[in-house]
Amino acid sequence: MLELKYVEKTFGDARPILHIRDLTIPSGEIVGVLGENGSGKTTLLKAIMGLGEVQHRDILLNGRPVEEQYEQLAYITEEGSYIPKLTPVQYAEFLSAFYPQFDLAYYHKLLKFYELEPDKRIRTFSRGQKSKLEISAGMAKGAKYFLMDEPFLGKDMFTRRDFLKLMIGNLKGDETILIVTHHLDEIETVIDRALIMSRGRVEADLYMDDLREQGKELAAIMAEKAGYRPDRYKSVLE
Ligand SMILES: Nc1ncnc2c1ncn2[C@@H]1O[C@H](COP(=O)(O)OP(=O)(O)OP(=O)(O)O)[C@@H](O)[C@H]1O
Repeated sequence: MLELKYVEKTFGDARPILHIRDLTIPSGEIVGVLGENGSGKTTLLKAIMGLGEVQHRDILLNGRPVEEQYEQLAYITEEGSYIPKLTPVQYAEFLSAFYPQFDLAYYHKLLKFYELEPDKRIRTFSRGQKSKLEISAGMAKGAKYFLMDEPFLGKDMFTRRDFLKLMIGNLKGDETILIVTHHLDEIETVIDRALIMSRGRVEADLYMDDLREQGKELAAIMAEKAGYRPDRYKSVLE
């Protein structure tokens, strides 16, 4: 269970870019972290990972401070958490030292599947290849908690579909996943719960089963929460 008791990040005197109180994610949940550009999704994942300065940060993982157990977390980000000067093989050596449960065989299976050369420097990979490497490493960490920031960004349609199937197919059921994405259509059927962020706060916390029962669509709720008007672009044309 992941418990965000109080997390707040501010720049200067401005309004906090992240303000979360008492958000609990039980083990085994797949949670979509959604919201407009700049609403705080990446900041939220980074705050959980302890990346960057955060003024208030009280986060528990299974009842203990998260900072004592980062090896339980796999952070998969479009920015890349790999070390560019290493080759995939060297990077795996590095990861094995930090993640005792790192699954080398599965990592190599994924490298092969994604046709990534194991002995080529990561920095020479294309953007898509780097992001496939990021996914391979993240999924092989044997972590129970996955924080994924835009794992679909820059990937072609088939790669996105493969990734989702691989991710789901590899789950044992007790993994907890927070996935930041703008691809609603692709994750709608996969997530259990949706957190809709707005201006650094959780504006709506919804269970997909409830939505389906009520015959509501996630996209419509997001538009409502964001106050989106389909004709708003017209002000630019005037
Ligand atoms: N160094 C900074 N100084 C001031 N504000 C910042 C800084 N870095 C980020 N922000 C602000 O924090 C807010 C949240 O940013 P964040 O990257 O978490 O948004 P996001 O929801 O992930 O957006 P997107 O969907 O565009 O990726 C934004 O409004 C951004 O302008």
